[in-house]
Amino acid sequence: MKEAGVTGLWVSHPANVRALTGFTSPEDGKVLVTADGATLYTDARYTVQAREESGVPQFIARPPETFQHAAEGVRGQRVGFEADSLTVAGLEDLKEHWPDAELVPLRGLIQGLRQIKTADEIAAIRAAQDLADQVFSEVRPLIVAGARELDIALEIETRLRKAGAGSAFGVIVASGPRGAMPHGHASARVIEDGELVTVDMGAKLNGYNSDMTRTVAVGQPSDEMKRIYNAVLEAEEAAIKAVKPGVRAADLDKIARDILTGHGLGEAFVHSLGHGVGLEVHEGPGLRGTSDDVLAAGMVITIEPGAYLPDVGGVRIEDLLLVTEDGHDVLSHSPKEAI
Ligand SMILES: CSCC[C@H](N)C(=O)N1CCC[C@H]1C(=O)O
Repeated sequence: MKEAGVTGLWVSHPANVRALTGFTSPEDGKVLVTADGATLYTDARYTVQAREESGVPQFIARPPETFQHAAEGVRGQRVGFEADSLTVAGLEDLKEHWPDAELVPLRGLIQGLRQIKTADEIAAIRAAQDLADQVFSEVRPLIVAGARELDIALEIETRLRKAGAGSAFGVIVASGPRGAMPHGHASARVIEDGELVTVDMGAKLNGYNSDMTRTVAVGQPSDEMKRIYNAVLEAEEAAIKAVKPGVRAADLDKIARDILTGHGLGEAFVHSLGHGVGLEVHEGPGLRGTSDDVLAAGMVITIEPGAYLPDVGGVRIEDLLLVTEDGHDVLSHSPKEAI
């Protein structure tokens, strides 16, 4: 906060509220941080839960009482707010109720801190990924000609739910030509013999996410799709090998992109190499060409190059990695099949 030039901070982004307080219903919580300490604001539906989950002092109220109570603490202060997530209406509320505070837009302050995970967070992400690996191994035999994409997704979601988790995001099952859609959420399409099927899935367990993609073959795919698969695998393995503290995220992206470009697939790699994972599926660091982020021990990241050819199909292979002091630890263990 000192570096950001503020004396107070209004935290409204749910993952940041959770990170600061441990409160597991952060969409119904806000945090005010000042020199005097922090206060968790939530409403009476959560009186017991907040007391059980958070060591941060709490004030139970609904707006506008929330703002009126906080007004006391922000009088005469420079109060940062989260410009990347506070709504216009939310900012209007702050202006109305805190006329004596100077409101300062900030971007990514808490998100920056969240990039380095604690030992407990790493354990939680590992557990989420272990579950995802287990579920993928159970569902892999169901990915056959004649199966519908959405039945595979449903099977994944059901197994995650039965294990006490949830799906980190809508399961992506993109078969045949739908493989050209990086976010091809499962449809009613029936998988055909000779197709590649991209499955991108994550578990959300105790608030923490995992993220992994495997592209599998049903029968014998065409030589062209095999070539693309092996190019993506080569790019993925090279990028993984380079993961260690001090490496620039942009340089990692370039390693994978250069390999795909060498295979004539540079244009087909239409997204960034990866991203951080934690309380959110997509968080910092950003592994893209324009990123200034530098890897550090304790970050959890994905490496997920892909190649997408409209009307033909696509391939993505993604692993989840922990950056360690001396390199990295691959947290996802589902086999990458030879195609
Ligand atoms: C809808 S969440 C998607 C999770 C996935 N693993 C992922 O992060 N991506 C798939 C395509 C690229 C990358 C993304 O930037 O969304």
